[in-house]
Amino acid sequence: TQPMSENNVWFGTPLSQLKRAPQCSSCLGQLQPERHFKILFKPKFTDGSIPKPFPDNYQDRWDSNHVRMPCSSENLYPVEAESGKKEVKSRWELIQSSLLHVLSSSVDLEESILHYNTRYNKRWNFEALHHYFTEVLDREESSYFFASVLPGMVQLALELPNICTQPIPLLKQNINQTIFLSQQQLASLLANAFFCTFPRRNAQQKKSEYAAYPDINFNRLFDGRSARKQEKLKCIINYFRRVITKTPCGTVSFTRRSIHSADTYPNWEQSQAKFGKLHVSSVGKIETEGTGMLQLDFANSSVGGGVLGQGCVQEEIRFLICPELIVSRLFTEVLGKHECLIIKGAEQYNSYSGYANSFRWTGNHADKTPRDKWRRRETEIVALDALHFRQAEQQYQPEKMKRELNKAFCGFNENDKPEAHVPAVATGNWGCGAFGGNPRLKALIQLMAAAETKRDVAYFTFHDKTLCQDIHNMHVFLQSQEVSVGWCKHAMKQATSLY
Ligand SMILES: Cn1c(=O)c2c(ncn2C[C@@H](O)CN2CCOCC2)n(C)c1=O
Repeated sequence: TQPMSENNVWFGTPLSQLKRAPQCSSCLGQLQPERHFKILFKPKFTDGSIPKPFPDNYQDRWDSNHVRMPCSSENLYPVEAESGKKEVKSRWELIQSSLLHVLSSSVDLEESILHYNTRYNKRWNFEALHHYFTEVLDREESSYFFASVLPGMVQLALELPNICTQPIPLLKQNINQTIFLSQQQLASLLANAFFCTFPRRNAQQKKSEYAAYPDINFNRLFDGRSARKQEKLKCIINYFRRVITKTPCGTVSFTRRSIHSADTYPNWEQSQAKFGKLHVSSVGKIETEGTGMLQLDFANSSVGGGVLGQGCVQEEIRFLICPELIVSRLFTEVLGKHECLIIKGAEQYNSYSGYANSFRWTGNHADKTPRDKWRRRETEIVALDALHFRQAEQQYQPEKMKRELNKAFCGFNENDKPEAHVPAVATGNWGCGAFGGNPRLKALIQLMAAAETKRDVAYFTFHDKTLCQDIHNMHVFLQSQEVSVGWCKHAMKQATSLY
């Protein structure tokens, strides 16, 4: 091991010795529909072209197992005819006529959005949006946006029935399902979210149909006065400028993994698994130093957390620099204790610095990550929601530790792949900070889950040098004593009986 010197920023296995995709990946077969795969485009790619929507002609579905699409003919709203007679009209017609007005200011934009969201006339405020276009952008930048970018966004949104030709199945709790969408489809869905066109997604009542889903319409991104909202808007607008300038030709997959049969989880006390390689560093970031590895999203159970609201830590930042991730909020029900969401292929469009109040957009990002055979960027993100501990001592209770071990196991487990083809996990202080977790316990829990799933670990302590040294020392002990995961679990249980 390295000497206990101050200036070491990293310890253990060099990053270069950890497995990454695509170098370690096994070759993919032909992409084709199967029971757990829902592919919304034609899987036969022609060189350099944008994947074609599947099916050719729009199929409408309006039921509780699919996203209620804004362009559905069932998306109706009541109107009072002059004769006083009640009748219903197509909301999609209203959305089109409203968005096809000439929009040359954020006030026009507000009026247009409220035109088909009348019940929120008095409740939604667009302060952040107005501030962005009148104070943050100068007159020239603002008129460039309204002249060139916004019309492109309107077109992208209104093309929805020709781009997403079948409704998207909801990734509900306890199901295992993968949805494949093209980046063009994601862009059209996000443009609709920007214009707040998704029906039934604004109700706050607990009993409402989508109460267990994250919100998707961008109205909350447009309100308030915080500086964070301005940085968030810079990320979102830059994304739309990019995809309107050049339609991306890749694809992204969203997999809900739900391991709800108890016998699939390890019996942690009996585990003979030994600890694998660890690279632990106080510098570096998951999305940069962890390219090609399984990258942790320190998730909220409502995926994306406060990305459209106030939140601005690790998860929200990842969703802002890779806005395609936001689409997962449209169809992913709140995660249960035995579930996670894996997103493969999301592209990074934005560069940034800092986090929370110091978060700043620092410009466009050209993502050079190679694509796999199914046209997905080789970037795999797993959304794992840690428990939120109101009192720190709760986390040492055996059933709480078991829940976190199983959650990490669920996220790390690639049991159908041979060990040689499984990249390392890139992680950090998962479930710490606002979640109230103890970083040293969380690090041990993640090392145990990685050992159980035979994955190496790259752990970034995000500038905490002491933590970096401590995790290294703990790992040296675990490896040198050749202790098993079972021994660890047992020791944890003994130790916490002292609480
Ligand atoms: C490893 N890691 C982080 O921990 C991280 C990050 N961006 C923000 N954070 C940390 C914050 O989300 C909150 N942390 C504060 C310190 O305690 C743990 C959580 N990034 C990009 C990262 O790679």
